[in-house]
Amino acid sequence: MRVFQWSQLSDQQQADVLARPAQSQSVELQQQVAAIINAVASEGDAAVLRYTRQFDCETLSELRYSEAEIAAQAGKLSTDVQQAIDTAYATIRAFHLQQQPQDIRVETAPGVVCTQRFDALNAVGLYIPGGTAVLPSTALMLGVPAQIANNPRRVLVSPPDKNGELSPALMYVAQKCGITEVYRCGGAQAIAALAVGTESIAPVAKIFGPGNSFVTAAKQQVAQRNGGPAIDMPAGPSELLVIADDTANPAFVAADLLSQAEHGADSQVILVSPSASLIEATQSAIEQQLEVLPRSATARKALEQSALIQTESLEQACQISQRYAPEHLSVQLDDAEQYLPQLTLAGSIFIGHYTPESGGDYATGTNHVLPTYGFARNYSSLGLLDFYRRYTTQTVSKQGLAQLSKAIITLAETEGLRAHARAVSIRLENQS
Ligand SMILES: NC(=O)c1ccc[n+]([C@@H]2O[C@H](COP(=O)([O-])OP(=O)(O)OC[C@H]3O[C@@H](n4cnc5c(N)ncnc54)[C@H](O)[C@@H]3O)[C@@H](O)[C@H]2O)c1
Ligand SMILES: N[C@H](CO)Cc1c[nH]c[nH+]1
Ligand SMILES: [Zn+2]
Repeated sequence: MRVFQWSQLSDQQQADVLARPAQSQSVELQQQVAAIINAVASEGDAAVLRYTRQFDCETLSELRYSEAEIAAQAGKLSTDVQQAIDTAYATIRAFHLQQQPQDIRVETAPGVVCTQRFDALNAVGLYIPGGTAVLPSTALMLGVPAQIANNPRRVLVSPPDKNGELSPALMYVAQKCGITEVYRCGGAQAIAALAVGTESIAPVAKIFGPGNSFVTAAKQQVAQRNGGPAIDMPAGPSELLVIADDTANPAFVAADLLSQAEHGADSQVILVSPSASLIEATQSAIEQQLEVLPRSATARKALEQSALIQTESLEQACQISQRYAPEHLSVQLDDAEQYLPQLTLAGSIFIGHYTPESGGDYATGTNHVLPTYGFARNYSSLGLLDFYRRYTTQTVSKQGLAQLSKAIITLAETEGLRAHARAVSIRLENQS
């Protein structure tokens, strides 16, 4: 892994060190995804099946998973894994239950009452990645809030394995979260089906979930279509930035960096520390731990585009983190709390020596669907509110209108919109 002395780098070198691995925004990829979306829009299920046979399961004949098939798959799950899922479900549910939105009612002026109300989206599409690893934990992160929001249609899509099946763990989660429809399809074709609808998949209002570059590009393209669905956020390859000092345990830091590096060759992990000895010890701990890691080849590729950065101070380390805006930020300092006011730009923050990032991936209760690629600067981490839409009402009495009329009419005339002003004055003229 490359080691850098931050203060000795030029502006351009600093920017290069913090650059994400090339994001697949290539024209070719965008065109390929557009072609898949158009094919699904014009041919429906036939196109979804064709692409799913091409990429995932050559013999697939049916997209929908029936209730009986879901139950049969879920029934194959070992008790150990069931119990682990039950534990994670409980913590994620506990954290998301407290996020329930509250309607508000405010009398903004005498006789003028405004309310803000929340309405659960009527149909949500939950994309669960399945290309390089099957991720039932992501199904919990999307299924639990959808269940709490009580969205009437909760539609799960995921690429099937070579035999056309979805994993027992995924189907157990689907049952637990009361998923209402399950389809065996992934990639851009699944996103297109959720967006435009096919014979067997009715369109949804919003599409959630992380995925590879085909999935991310498809989400962005369908959201731009006329009448297209909303999407949650750009959630791409995993990232972790660790801030640590001499109080940190290098073996813990190395394990955390590797936990995100093993996700994919396009993952990125960064250690920022004022301590040269911690950086050196972490580097050798990474090498040691890689030797016994089954996914070491993938992790090694991710480490090639990752960095160990030595800073002059912890304050400088915090500034680098704010500039990078990581998906996950781990703060391994004895007095971590003291630095939190300076550390606001991250999808989720892991505080202290005993808070591994993988804890949040599975079972602390926070949501692991988080903005990557620096989008933590302007996007929020996923939460219960994302499963609702918000709208307002206002009720104005005759007296209330009389009191507000001068402001409304003057503003309407200032904007040259006479009909707006008239809609107020006509009511006051006819009053007596
Ligand atoms: N940010 C987060 O919150 C978060 C959470 C979990 C996972 N992730 C990320 O999600 C990603 C999952 O990616 P994945 O590939 O494992 O699964 P995936 O389900 O996103 O993609 C698999 C699908 O890609 C399509 N595909 C593959 N090759 C293609 C090609 N040449 N042309 C067209 N389509 C093709 C196929 O349809 C296949 O079904 C990883 O990068 C992982 O790090 C992010
Ligand atoms: N770290 C991933 C989000 O970037 C989520 C995940 C799922 N399983 C394990 N980890
Ligand atoms: Zn992870």
